Amino acid sequence: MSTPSFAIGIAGGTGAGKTTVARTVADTVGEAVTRIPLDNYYEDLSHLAFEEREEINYDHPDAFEWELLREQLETLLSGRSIEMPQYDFEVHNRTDERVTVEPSDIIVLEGILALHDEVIRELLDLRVYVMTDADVRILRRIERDVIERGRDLEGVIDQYLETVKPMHERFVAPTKKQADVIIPEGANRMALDLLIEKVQAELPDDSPRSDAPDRELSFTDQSTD
Ligand SMILES: Nc1ncnc2c1ncn2[C@@H]1O[C@H](COP(=O)(O)OP(=O)(O)O)[C@@H](O)[C@H]1O
Ligand SMILES: O=c1ccn([C@@H]2O[C@H](COP(=O)(O)O)[C@@H](O)[C@H]2O)c(=O)[nH]1
Repeated sequence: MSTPSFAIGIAGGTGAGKTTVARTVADTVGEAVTRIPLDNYYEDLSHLAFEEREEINYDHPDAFEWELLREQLETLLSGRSIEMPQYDFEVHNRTDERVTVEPSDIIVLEGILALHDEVIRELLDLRVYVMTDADVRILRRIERDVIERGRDLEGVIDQYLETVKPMHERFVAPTKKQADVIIPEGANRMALDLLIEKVQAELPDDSPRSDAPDRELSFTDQSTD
């Protein structure tokens, strides 16, 4: 790997398709791409009881440890490895585990507020906003949170109305203006092809390239993040 890396930020509402876009780019381009889920940088809430953690507003910028993210992104971009925290949505908390992430040619930061922080934005070379209608996003979120994140329907709806929707309107949607590229309707083939083309053009000549054929778009279990 040769530094500096090319850093991409992918923002958008919950259920918009950010992870799907980031994963498709990573799977197609290969090991030159490292994905950094913003969710891993939720504040460590180990000092709170589970019932207290259930009450936290996870869609407000204050829920994230921005300082750690800035520091780790800068470290990766300077060609050094990081120990990335891991997050468990079922218990609303960081796990004890840390994963070593080696620097790579392309770094993709993805999360609802990936374009929120000014310092982070400055570190990004390409800013993407994935835009999907709210009705589609909430339907996807209900399915995902019930199946993969251990929630019940009533809880998902309450959380959506109390915090997710108002915070989306206040903090997430306005970051669309910070984007260089807006991907409509989530992961769509043409937009993905263009993004992948751009990423491949940024790869240095000596970068490892995937010899896999272009990945089919698949919308399956996302729980392995
Ligand atoms: N373009 C799409 N068409 C259909 N389903 C999609 C599409 N993009 C994502 N999904 C599905 O919607 C759900 C949420 O997608 P995900 O990429 O995890 O969204 P986000 O990371 O923005 O929350 C997943 O189950 C995924 O498979
Ligand atoms: O403990 C938590 C942490 C986060 N959330 C919700 O997750 C989404 C962000 O994840 P996406 O994959 O982008 O949907 C955010 O809207 C939080 O409300 C949570 O429910 N519990």
